Amino acid sequence: AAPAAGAAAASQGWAAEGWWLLPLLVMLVGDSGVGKTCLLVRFKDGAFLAGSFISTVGIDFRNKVLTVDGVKVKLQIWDTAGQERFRSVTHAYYRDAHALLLLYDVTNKASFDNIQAWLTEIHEYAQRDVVLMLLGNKVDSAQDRVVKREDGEKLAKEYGVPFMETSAKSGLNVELAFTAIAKELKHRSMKLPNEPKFKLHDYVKKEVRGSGCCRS
Ligand SMILES: Nc1nc2c(ncn2[C@@H]2O[C@H](COP(=O)(O)OP(=O)(O)OP(=O)(O)O)[C@@H](O)[C@H]2O)c(=O)[nH]1
Repeated sequence: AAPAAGAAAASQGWAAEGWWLLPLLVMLVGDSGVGKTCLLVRFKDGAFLAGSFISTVGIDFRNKVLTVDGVKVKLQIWDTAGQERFRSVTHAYYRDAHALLLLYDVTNKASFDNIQAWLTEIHEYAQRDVVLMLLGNKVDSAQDRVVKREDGEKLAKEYGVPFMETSAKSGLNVELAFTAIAKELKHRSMKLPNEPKFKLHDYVKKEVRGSGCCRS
């Protein structure tokens, strides 16, 4: 079972060197092909997985250490399979996730239309206080965009979820999305005296607008 990122974990989690020992579990979810694996690879290795699309089977994970407010935080990021046939596998992992990044593809209307179904599933299987963020990925493909930014914003607002547009290809806002999650989890887990409250909804406003760069 995953360690809790609560007060009890906090007391065990800190080491003298400013390390957060317990990994914070972040899960990537969304339809097949929206770019979950590419987002993770971009964040972990700073590269884009070009070439043919290999769908994730079941679930995979990578670790990455981030420095958040002077503290080293270990994120364990689970990359789930978007395909329907693996849904029962991913359901089993929701319960342990501290944060969820829910992705759609701005060039694929169906992936956006399915977000409500994903939110229903999250509501059913994830922890009540899970940190959730909605990401519209592939903004580098400006010519193929079919989901407007305002539509993403509107949906996110409706559900009270922070929102950002990203590109795993150009790297736009990828680091920012994971840093936002890491900061929120770190602040929730360990409240230092006199530390101002972290506001995730405000932090995501640092988002860079646009397509990022490259032609697809
Ligand atoms: N243009 C563009 N293409 C992307 C981006 N992210 C992913 N892709 C492409 O989209 C396809 C699917 O990417 P994946 O990361 O494998 O998708 P996934 O969500 O992990 O898919 P499943 O494993 O089936 O759930 C691949 O061909 C990627 O090259 C992006 O930001 N921009």
